[in-house]
Amino acid sequence: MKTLILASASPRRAELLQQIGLTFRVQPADIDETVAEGESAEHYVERLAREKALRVAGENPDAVVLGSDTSVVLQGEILGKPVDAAEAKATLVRLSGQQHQVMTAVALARGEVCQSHLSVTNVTFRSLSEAEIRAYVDSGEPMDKAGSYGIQGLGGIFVQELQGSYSAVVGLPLLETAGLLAEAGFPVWQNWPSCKESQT
Ligand SMILES: Cc1cn([C@H]2C[C@H](O)[C@@H](COP(=O)(O)OP(=O)(O)OP(=O)(O)O)O2)c(=O)[nH]c1=O
Repeated sequence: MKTLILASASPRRAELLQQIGLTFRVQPADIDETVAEGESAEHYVERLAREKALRVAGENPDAVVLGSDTSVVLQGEILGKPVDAAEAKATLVRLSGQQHQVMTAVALARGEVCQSHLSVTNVTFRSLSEAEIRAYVDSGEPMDKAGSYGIQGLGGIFVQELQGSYSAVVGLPLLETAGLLAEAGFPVWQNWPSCKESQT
């Protein structure tokens, strides 16, 4: 396979790509993440994923570049990563007992050609007590995560129901990621070790 580059600083996305057997290089994309005037959450998330992939693809014309973005959306409002503990606490108070959407887009770019997919997952939180919100914020886990929680970590105990893709909530929809790679001529399974190899 051609060189695959993950245009992301997210350790979760790197772990998810490793999980499906891919080998890749990491080159985070430095882009402006400001929401445009009147922009919908769906448009914002997919635009950012595409901009991240295209930025790094522009610097690596021979590589296949994967970019992604995750936002938590509550009643249409985009909740990104918290700037401080107070914002994390306020976000968790708002998510308590509510359903929200986790929108994750994945984009695959080669040169100036880019294909993308938006995944929307409904997540419902049970009611959270003030004490557990405080303890969760004190753990530090919310700080680098959209919506101030990590479903794959301590925050997993807040989730009452999930409709959609678990991996997309963590940071990358694996089914669609593999689909985009296959469409681009790189079936993920081609990288899997055979039984013979893995036994040696
Ligand atoms: C909702 C949720 C988000 N997250 C994380 C995934 C992403 O790392 C982060 C969303 O922020 P992003 O801006 O999508 O990603 P990032 O800043 O970590 O990395 P980059 O922009 O370089 O790709 O939130 C979880 O780990 N678990 C969760 O349950």
